[in-house]
Amino acid sequence: MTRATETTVQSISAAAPDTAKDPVIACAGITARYNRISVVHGVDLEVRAGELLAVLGPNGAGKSSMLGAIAGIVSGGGEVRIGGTDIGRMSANARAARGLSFVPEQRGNIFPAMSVRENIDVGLRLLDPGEREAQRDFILDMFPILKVRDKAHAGVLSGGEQQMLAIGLALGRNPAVLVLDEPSQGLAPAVFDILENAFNALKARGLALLLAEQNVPFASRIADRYIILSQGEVMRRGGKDDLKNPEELADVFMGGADN
Ligand SMILES: Nc1ncnc2c1ncn2[C@@H]1O[C@H](COP(=O)(O)OP(=O)(O)OP(=O)(O)O)[C@@H](O)[C@H]1O
Repeated sequence: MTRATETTVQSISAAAPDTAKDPVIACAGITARYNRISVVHGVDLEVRAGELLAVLGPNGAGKSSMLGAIAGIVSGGGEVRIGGTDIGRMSANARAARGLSFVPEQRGNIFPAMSVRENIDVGLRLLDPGEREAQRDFILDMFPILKVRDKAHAGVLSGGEQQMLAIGLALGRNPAVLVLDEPSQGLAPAVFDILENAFNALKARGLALLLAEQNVPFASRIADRYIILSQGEVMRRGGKDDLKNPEELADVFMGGADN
């Protein structure tokens, strides 16, 4: 990564949280496809600094594919603007260098044979050396268990610890936007509190958070706004008022509701 790019990432993520400002990430007409089969058909969304947008929807709705297309790991199209620049045709690495970090489903970004510390070092390696220790402290203050498990192989951690490490690794580059695919999947409810606190800390720092979630009650705790995907299209979008009633929201796309 060039020095200039590092500066861009830093200046975006250092912005004070102000949800009234322009979005940190603005996506328009996002599509995703596997070979010639199109599974996401033109989704618009935006997330401001200090805001969390949850992507809800049933199995197979296209949540993972859409996040993958935004991150550049699934084929697709559409605009992905970060800080005003369209990164939608860049490689996944170039998007990461522009401030977009992705935590895939099932913590797929961690290196199981490496220690916790080595994983975090991998995440930090592209950050300016002068900023690495402060970012490491930020990550370890958010997830103190990772300090305790410093020398353990990532592959032997519990699911919750692995999720914390996956987020810690993704934060290494001090991103402006964190995209997470079903972070609560398969985790014990006790870990939900830790994730909620972590997301609140990231929002307070001014990051924009975009995540897919199957667990609507958990999404309703952490999200400021939501979209519901169905068959690759947005079937509904809304905010805190709807999120106060997660059962009703889940009924919109589960159990055959005819919304
Ligand atoms: N690697 C792939 N190759 C071909 N088709 C795929 C692939 N991954 C997903 N699909 C298809 O794309 C569509 C959207 O799937 P996707 O996994 O994005 O949905 P999802 O909402 O994330 O569901 P889930 O919560 O079950 O992961 C589905 O029809 C799925 O079968």
